[in-house]
Amino acid sequence: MLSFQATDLQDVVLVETGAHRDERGAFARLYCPEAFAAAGIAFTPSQINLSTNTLRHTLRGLHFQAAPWAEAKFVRVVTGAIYDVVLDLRPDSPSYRRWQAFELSADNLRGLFIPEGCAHGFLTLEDDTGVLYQMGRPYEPGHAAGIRYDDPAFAIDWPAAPVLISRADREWPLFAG
Ligand SMILES: Cc1cn([C@H]2C[C@H](O)[C@@H](COP(=O)(O)OP(=O)(O)O[C@H]3O[C@H](C)C(=O)[C@H](O)[C@H]3O)O2)c(=O)[nH]c1=O
Repeated sequence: MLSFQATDLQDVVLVETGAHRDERGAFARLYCPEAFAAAGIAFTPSQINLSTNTLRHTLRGLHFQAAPWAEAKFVRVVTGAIYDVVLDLRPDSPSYRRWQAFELSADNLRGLFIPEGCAHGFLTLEDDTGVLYQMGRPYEPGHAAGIRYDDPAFAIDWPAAPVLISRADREWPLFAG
């Protein structure tokens, strides 16, 4: 059911769900410890979150938790669609400072595994978009860090300007790494 595809970023993995589809709709497996272990990904969800977004072109992120509160996360869209961006902030990674974008949607049911040390953000592509997160560690308030979506250090190419973005996400300091 789950198939794993490497990306341009080290250890960031696209997960095709291989949903069973018929005239009623689809049935998809959203996580499987055996499949992750067989793919060499040490990841056990400890918290599951849902982000609902009313408007198209809502932007959330980019967020990460600095060590020792770094989080791995397995992200997928359950309604609507997003332009999902992962940015590698691991100085020892061959893809350090590189970003890559992925279209995740309720239609493709594609999942994205994001290891610790990467920043994550998305721009919704449809109204009423729901994003499901399976988190590798419990939330630690007060340790959120962020990268500004328009930081010139990374020149992330978004498909549209955000119509809705939190003040916190607008005001992250520019990257000084
Ligand atoms: C992340 C998180 C937040 N919260 C609380 C804290 C706030 O009171 C409220 C909203 O938090 P925030 O505005 O940080 O939500 P997002 O902007 O959607 O943050 C997420 O968006 C980007 C794209 C991500 O990849 C992260 O998983 C996550 O940081 O939920 C929790 O209780 N648990 C959590 O794990």
